[in-house]
Amino acid sequence: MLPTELTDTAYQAQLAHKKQRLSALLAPFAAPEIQVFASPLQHFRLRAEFRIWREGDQRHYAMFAPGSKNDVILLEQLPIASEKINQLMPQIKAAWQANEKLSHKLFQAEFLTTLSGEALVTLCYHCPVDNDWQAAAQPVAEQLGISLIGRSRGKRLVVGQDYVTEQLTINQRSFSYRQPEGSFTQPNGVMNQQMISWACKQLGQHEDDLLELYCGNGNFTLPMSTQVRRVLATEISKTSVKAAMANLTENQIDNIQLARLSAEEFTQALTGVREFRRLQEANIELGSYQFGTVFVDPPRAGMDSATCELIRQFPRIIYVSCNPETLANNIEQLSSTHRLAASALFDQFPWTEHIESGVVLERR
Ligand SMILES: C[S@@+](CC[C@H](N)C(=O)[O-])C[C@H]1O[C@@H](n2cnc3c(N)ncnc32)[C@H](O)[C@@H]1O
Repeated sequence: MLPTELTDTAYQAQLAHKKQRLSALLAPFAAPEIQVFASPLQHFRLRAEFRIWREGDQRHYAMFAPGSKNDVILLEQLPIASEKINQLMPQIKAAWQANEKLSHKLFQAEFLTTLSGEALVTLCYHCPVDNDWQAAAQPVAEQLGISLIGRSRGKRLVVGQDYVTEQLTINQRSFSYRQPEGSFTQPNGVMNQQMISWACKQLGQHEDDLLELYCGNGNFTLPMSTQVRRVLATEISKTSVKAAMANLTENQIDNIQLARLSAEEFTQALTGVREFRRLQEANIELGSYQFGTVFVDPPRAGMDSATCELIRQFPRIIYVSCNPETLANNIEQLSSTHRLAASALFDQFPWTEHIESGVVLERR
């Protein structure tokens, strides 16, 4: 639940508490001082998802109170969401109020926006979306200058594009990122830029190669590739790999190879347990790489034990994590061979207890 007042005092107190928690988790590994990156207090979330709640003949944006499936909070605005989302909320509501085709059986609205000002809204229905829906959505999308997607079970209609394009400047160079609907993107754009810059700084300039696991749409991959000879990046999601491929072309970067492999599969490939046709199809010769650093940004579950053993072979590990508990477990596994050389807290999720962090591990 959001505090009633998003004041700087309340924010600083929560951030200090997060730093304490992270320090306690990293204390067994003789952690150096944690570098803290604070977030804007409001309008930091580039994506937001709302239930649509019906009262009488009116539909409203709604969220469930934390931990409850019945306690509904109706909303007109969401101060933590981007200015663009707050601007669009009443406009989209007005559109469904004006047209039965857009409101009938509507149960969810998902907003995806960028720092560069683009927006995509997905409306989810309990009845099939059809040509009439598309005809109703078209003028709304055109008038608002956004893409609109209608989703129902097994069906998706797109008005405009099924992605937004983010523009980020990292170390004075601008990168453009295709961010597809429904796939992973870092929610806090300002913090994302800080995280990428931090990872690039920790990486430094190298003549050897970088391995990246869990690369998503290439969020870190593109800027980091400018500091090494070559990058091999892997990711499990087909949609994200496709977006990453498009991002390589769009940014004219030619020293990255991408493979759609889970971290577990890649571990099997690199340790010679199993061969994968997907590597051959992408012309990837694992033996041609001279890896110096590995960069990982796994989901909340952290890295599986076999992947941890694989990355143990690297002299330098840069690890970004959205779950400090699984991060600590993974560091514990690696601590017999690696020491903690740097740590950072990125406040991606203000007003929640969630902690995003980064560490550098160096071979002892
Ligand atoms: C926290 S996100 C980070 C993505 C990317 N680094 C970014 O900044 O946008 C974790 C990513 O891991 C991918 N993923 C989840 N499980 C995986 C697995 N077992 N192997 C490889 N990738 C996985 C997800 O699809 C997601 O893109």
